[in-house]
Amino acid sequence: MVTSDTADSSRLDAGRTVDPRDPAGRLERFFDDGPRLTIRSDLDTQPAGLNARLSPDRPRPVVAEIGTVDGRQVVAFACDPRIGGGAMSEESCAGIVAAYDEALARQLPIVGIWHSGGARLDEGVRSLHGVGRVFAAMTRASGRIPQISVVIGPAAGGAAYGPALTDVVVQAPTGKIFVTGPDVVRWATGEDVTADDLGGVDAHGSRSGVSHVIAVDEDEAMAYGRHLCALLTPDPAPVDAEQVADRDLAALLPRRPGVVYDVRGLVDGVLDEPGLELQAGYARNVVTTLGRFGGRPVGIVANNPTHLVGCLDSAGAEKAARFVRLCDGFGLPIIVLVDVPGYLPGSAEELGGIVRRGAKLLHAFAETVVPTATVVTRKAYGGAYIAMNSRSLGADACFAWPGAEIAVMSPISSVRVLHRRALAGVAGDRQRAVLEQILADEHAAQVDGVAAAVELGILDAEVRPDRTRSALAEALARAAEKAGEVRGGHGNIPL
Ligand SMILES: CC(=O)SCCNC(=O)CCNC(=O)[C@H](O)C(C)(C)COP(=O)(O)OP(=O)(O)OC[C@H]1O[C@@H](n2cnc3c(N)ncnc32)[C@H](O)[C@@H]1OP(=O)(O)O
Repeated sequence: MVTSDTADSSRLDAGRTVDPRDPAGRLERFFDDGPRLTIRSDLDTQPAGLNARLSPDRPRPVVAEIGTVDGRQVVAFACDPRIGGGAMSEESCAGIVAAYDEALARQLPIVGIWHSGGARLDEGVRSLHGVGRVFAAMTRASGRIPQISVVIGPAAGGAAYGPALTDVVVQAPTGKIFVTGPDVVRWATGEDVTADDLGGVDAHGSRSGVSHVIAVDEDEAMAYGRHLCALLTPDPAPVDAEQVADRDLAALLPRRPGVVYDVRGLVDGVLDEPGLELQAGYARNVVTTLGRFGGRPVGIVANNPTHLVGCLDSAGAEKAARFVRLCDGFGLPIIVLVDVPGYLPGSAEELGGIVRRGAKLLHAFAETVVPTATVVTRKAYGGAYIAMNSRSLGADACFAWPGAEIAVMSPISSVRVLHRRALAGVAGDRQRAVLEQILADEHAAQVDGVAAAVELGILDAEVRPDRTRSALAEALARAAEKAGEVRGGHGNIPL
């Protein structure tokens, strides 16, 4: 049984010295001002006689409440690090599960504020069972309500996998996420590492990809948590094409096609205002950004030539796949900006599972039911063309900028295969290069990928950069009109 009562917001009297780790104070800082409801678990509401271990006046190891964030209702819970280091006891796990039950019943986003040493060691299997129940509740909620984790203290063992099961993990520098802490690592392996080495913001922001957003401090982490509630709460409004004015996006790319650029300028240029990039420091060859377009939240996936010249690799494909499934699950239309020379070649990638991990992106795009639109800005070659939300995978609209190339391989690589013998017969590197270029130009004119694709209906049209925003807006609005309000009927497994 779950009961709710009005939280006493006067408990944090102005001027009183408050322990910054107090979970009630953390929730107070997280929510808007105003009344909040406290969520209690079955265990919490049992009469003391039935459960003599629990005194009714004891401090709670987890505080869970319903409040508002920018006026919208949200459920949030926070561990109390002053009780056993915030470790997950049978009681605190029951509190988290109750918060999940309430959020699911009311279809509200849920935010976990984590500062916990993981399963409570002195409770043995009782705490392990509780932690498992938390994982099961998170999995039941997956894809049904947005789940956001804000990690502001140690998050060990079960408290690491808790956030990892949620949709977005925000980490502050005080947050350290690991399965086993530095002491256990030292005892077990002799390796001398710090909590930061194992689970700090550099470790998870750029190496492991565990954390999606890195904040500068606890307050900023809370602010990101609030912002994410707004971005991920399903919104039935379609993209409003009337709100989307055109801008010349060509100015955001170098004039010369061979010059590398950071696609994040283009991503922000497409959006109404700069967006929130997820996993910005991890698999940087793919950019995944949440933002607003035509007055509503959308997701953008883009290749970034500044890293691996924009090739798709295992980590990038997996990162994009998870993002696409997140957007699909919460009804966010997806814009895909393509400039991809192919998959990253090499044994490291093949043996690292590019076939298995790259397949996730094919599956993710092919599975989407939300409106999606793709723009090829410079080039899209081979299997990577297919993977970046091609028409064949179900894109609602596909465009290309003038001069874009779509082909199985680049013209030079193609002629090296097609004219291998003729080229081998040419003496001298310079002469061979000249012949290669002549053959490549002929090949490009002959296959003319964009014109052929438009003729076949595989591309809708060539669009100019200064007409791209409106073309995307009209396409996404049309697709929404056809489909109605849609959300993928799937969970968001942490790929
Ligand atoms: C399924 C699973 O979750 S398995 C994982 C089980 N958990 C662990 O292995 C982590 C054990 N804890 C630790 O390694 C460390 O406490 C850390 C890294 C989490 C935090 O380190 P610090 O920030 O330095 O805090 P510190 O170690 O002082 O802990 C604070 C208090 O919480 C207690 N505590 C920390 N973790 C736990 C725990 N899992 N169970 C019970 N008490 C705990 C500590 O004993 C300490 O108590 P004290 O104040 O009475 O001395």
